[in-house]
Amino acid sequence: MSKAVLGNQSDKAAQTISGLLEGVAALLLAIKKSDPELDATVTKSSQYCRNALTQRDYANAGNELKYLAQTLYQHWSANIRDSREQYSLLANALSSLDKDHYTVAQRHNFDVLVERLNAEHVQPAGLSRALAKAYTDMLETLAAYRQRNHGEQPVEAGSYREGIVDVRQADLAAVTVRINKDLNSLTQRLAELHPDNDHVRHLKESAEKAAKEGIHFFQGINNLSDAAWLLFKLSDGSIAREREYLSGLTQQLTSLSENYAGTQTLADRSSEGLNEFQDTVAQELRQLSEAGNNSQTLEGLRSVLGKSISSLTDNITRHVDRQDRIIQQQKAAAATQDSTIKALSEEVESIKAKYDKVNADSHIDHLTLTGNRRFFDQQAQLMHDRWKAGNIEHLAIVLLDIDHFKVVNDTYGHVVGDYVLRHISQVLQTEAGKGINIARYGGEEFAIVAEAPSERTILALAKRLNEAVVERPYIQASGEAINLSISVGVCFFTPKQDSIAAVLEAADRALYRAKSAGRNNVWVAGISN
Ligand SMILES: Nc1nc2c(ncn2[C@@H]2O[C@H](COP(=O)(O)OP(=O)(O)OP(=O)(O)O)[C@@H](O)[C@H]2O)c(=O)[nH]1
Repeated sequence: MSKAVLGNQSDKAAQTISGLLEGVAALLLAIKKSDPELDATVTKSSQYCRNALTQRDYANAGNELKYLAQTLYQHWSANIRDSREQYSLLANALSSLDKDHYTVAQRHNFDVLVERLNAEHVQPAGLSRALAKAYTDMLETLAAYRQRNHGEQPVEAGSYREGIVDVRQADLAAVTVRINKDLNSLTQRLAELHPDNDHVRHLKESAEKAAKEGIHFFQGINNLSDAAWLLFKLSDGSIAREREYLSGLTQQLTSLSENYAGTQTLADRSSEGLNEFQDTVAQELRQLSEAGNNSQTLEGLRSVLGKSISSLTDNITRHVDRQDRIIQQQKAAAATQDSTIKALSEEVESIKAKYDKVNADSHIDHLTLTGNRRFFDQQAQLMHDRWKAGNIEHLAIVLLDIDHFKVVNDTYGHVVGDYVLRHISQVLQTEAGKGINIARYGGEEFAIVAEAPSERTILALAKRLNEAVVERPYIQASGEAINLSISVGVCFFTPKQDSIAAVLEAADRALYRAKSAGRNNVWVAGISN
């Protein structure tokens, strides 16, 4: 590379991007160790980035970098969600074991799950002791189950099933009792701490019911999953920090108001002093004029006058001293007040900036803990740019809307509705797998930007998601199942229809058609109709 070329702007950009890429590569190495699935996505994207750099296509390289950064961001966010996710994975795996028609794939999932549960990074470090204990119980049971029924050899479906029956009879009942007990004490404590929280109340009722009536193992785990989620929500570090800030703020407000009260007293004292002084002076003058009237001799008059003047002088000196002291005190109070007001307004500014930043940075929907609409918009933009650059073969927007969700709310209440929303988001995310991010697009609507080597793969994904929701009803603590379904609208990006807005609108129309065609189905723009 010649000196002239090295000196020019775009080569500087190339160096910067290369440097960044090295940094990302180091991070990827770390992730590679813990997450082979994610590795495939990022390796491919890094390759595109390197190719783009070789061709000096900086826009595309920058875009791939952004995509990598977002993937990493999601990865770390997912790690935060891990403890909660493990419970739901476990719940799903165990509920599928409970069915008659389990498959080899499910068996494989189960193995993966047990391995993940044993892996270092999913230890439930942040959860309460009670949850951790229940978690350990589950791990022990699963390990025993594995040892007894699975061994190192692949097992035939029949013996696998016998194994499950065996485990359920011998161990699961005992563990279920313990889970219920732990859950019960945990929810009691949560209810004490958060007496007005509807979600806590709901969970407490579920736990009490479960302890009284006895429930299935996987239902207990479902409850644990809910408890883990609640703990996550309630003990969210940022909330604690906000609380700290707010208590600091309250303290400052209190001291400010005390200060005002102090100043008021000073002012009162000052005017009291003035009145007293005026009264004394008026009295002195009255006495002086009376003495003047009554005095018979000049000598007498001079003596009265002398006394009066010295008393007046004393009075004036005392008054001036007193006023001086009050003024000094007032000045000091005003200075404290000034600095308090200054500190307070700085504090308010910093809280405001922090809130703005949290808002601007937030890509997570706080109910379902999936991506939010902002995340979806950003991801759509990134994937669209990659598609335009030819780094993605097929790209589609998939909208998924819960059917008759209003009926769920009307029948079971809003709190259960929230749990159902969470449940569906977990089913969708588990079914979609790691490489695809589900985002909550609106109230009861989810969205995905899906890329694949063929359109068929994306359609199969849409169908799988649609079926998964039907197969996994939400089970309440009472054991009652709430059957659910979703309608799905899909639209592919094509050279003719290549803007995000147009594809989103067409996916929405397809979703509308899926609803009018009876719900619980998948409609593809331009194909189904
Ligand atoms: N519990 C709960 N309900 C929500 C939330 N966001 C939206 N909803 C509810 O979702 C329901 C959406 O109702 P509709 O738009 O009539 O749709 P639907 O009943 O699902 O019917 P279709 O979509 O036509 O099948 C309303 O009852 C909203 O109150 C939420 O965060 N929690």
